[in-house]
Amino acid sequence: MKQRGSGGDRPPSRRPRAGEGAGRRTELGTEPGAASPKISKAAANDKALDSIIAADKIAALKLAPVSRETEERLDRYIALLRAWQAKTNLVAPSTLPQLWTRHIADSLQLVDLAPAAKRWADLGSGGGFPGVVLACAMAGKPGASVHLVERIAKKAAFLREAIRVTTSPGVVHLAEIGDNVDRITGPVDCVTARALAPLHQLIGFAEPLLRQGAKALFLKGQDVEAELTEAAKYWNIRPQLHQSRTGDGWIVELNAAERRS
Ligand SMILES: C[S@@+](CC[C@H](N)C(=O)[O-])C[C@H]1O[C@@H](n2cnc3c(N)ncnc32)[C@H](O)[C@@H]1O
Repeated sequence: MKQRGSGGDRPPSRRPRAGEGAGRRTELGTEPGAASPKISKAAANDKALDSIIAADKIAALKLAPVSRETEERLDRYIALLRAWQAKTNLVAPSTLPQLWTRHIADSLQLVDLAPAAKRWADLGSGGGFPGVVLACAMAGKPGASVHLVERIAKKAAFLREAIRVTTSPGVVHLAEIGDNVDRITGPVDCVTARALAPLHQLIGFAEPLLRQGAKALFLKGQDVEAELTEAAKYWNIRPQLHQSRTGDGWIVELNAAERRS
């Protein structure tokens, strides 16, 4: 299993926030303390986004309530994600105002579908959904672990930093899923994926873990019926469908999958 060592990963510098940057143009003639119109506009935009995200957080935590400790971890994760997002595309920029409902609550809803699960594997974690969120939710549970598999080095570096700042039980694998998944050491209770691949491919990725007793929870969109029809051509499966709490999507639950001969 490939793992990169820690160290050397630095978050990209973020844009100035409200109040920052004032007077920075002094050398160029701006009065100390006076922000340039450009900086003021950026600061105002950041402040407006802060308010929208704060309101969205309240809505998200109604959909998927968490403990005070988990909320604090998630706050740290969101702050880090917003800092890195300026240089690395971790989520679609259009979804930034709905970071909490669209990404955090979407991820958290999986916990209720596998309440006893402590050992998770998230495939194609990208910016950390659902993997980092699950790791935050699992922190403090004895024996908990969340494996995050991601093949892009920059995203894996972000995931490692997110696990560090949230002090959550995540293990980041900079790897191809196909090379890595059957090398995850120790049993896995639940394997997850969101926005990674069509269902029939996801089942192929997850099958080694399903065979060892894991449950699969895949976050899918509205076209889930078509994906299930396609998957049934390759796999004997008995899927359970759960309607998403956070939008029009579905969660596909599988407890076994057998390749059709
Ligand atoms: C569209 S993003 C989704 C990220 C995240 N799960 C989410 O929902 O926000 C898919 C991620 O999976 C990663 N990925 C795709 N195929 C992969 C593979 N075969 N092995 C490892 N990572 C993969 C990509 O690099 C990308 O970061």
